[in-house]
Amino acid sequence: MNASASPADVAAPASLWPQPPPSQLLRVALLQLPITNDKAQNLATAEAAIREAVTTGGGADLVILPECFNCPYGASYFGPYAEPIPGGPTTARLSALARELAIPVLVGGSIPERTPEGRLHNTALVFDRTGALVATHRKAHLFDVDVPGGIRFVESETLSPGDQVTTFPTPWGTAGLGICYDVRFPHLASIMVERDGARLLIYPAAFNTTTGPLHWELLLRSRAVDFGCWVMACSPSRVPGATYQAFGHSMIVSPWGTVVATCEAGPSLVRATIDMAQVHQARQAIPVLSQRRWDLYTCDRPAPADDKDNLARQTALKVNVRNV
Ligand SMILES: O=C(O)CCC(=O)C(=O)O
Repeated sequence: MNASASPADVAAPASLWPQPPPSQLLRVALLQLPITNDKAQNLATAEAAIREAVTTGGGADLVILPECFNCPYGASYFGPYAEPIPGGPTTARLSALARELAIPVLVGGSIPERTPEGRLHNTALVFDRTGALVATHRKAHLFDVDVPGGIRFVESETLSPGDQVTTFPTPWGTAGLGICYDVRFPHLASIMVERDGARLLIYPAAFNTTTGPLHWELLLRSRAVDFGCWVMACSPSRVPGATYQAFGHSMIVSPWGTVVATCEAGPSLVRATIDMAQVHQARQAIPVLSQRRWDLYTCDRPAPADDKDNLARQTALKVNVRNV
């Protein structure tokens, strides 16, 4: 299993998790928060919502924040809001909260990260009940799109892509972690599930009012059905007048592809108690994962000759997929 935090940064995770509860029931809370230009305000909003999620309404075992929850989503903000991970104030604050509230799994959405070399990444953070940072994921597929009459966004103008597939153990089984645009790439989910054994896929995300209505639910339900997984995606809420209009509609989807909890675009706490046994049931009933025809599938589509990085990435992916 890979978590992209370096071994020195991350506690040995498996020994920290308690045994899975026999019921396999998992209480999930998605915190769809309004993000402002004020980082301190964003952190305070997140802290209040985390406290509410775990201390009211029956509590929560898995709490998920949105993509870029401490920073407005926009290329011009990433640099000024970026912090080291670990070592920055957001990591410290989330770690302290996870420890104080003994949250089994806190997915601290994503934040802009500045590396010691000065690179910027869009990075998700995961903490356990002791406050240990047990995984990080640097967004692997950057959101570079140009939809005529819709949205143009070029994350790669400021951000560098991560180069890891990220999965981590939880008391309810292995989780896969991607960020927003990563959800469009089923090969990434395939490796999380078929190489690393993921049973739930988690995506802090911030779709927009162009692609959200078209593709948000479709993609989340597709990943759930493709891989017989629980899928959870947490968005910021829509803030009137903000430069980036988030789609909202944070969502929990079952391994059968049904939407078990969602909301509209405003600030929301989306909760569900989910049964991890449904993963096994769905995979037994519709066993696509064991009916793969790897003998038919190849990833030999050539990359453009001048794009050596892309070619190297595709080759690595091919090796991983074929080793399943
Ligand atoms: O894939 C999309 O349509 C939206 C992606 C996005 O907003 C993001 O990656 O932050």
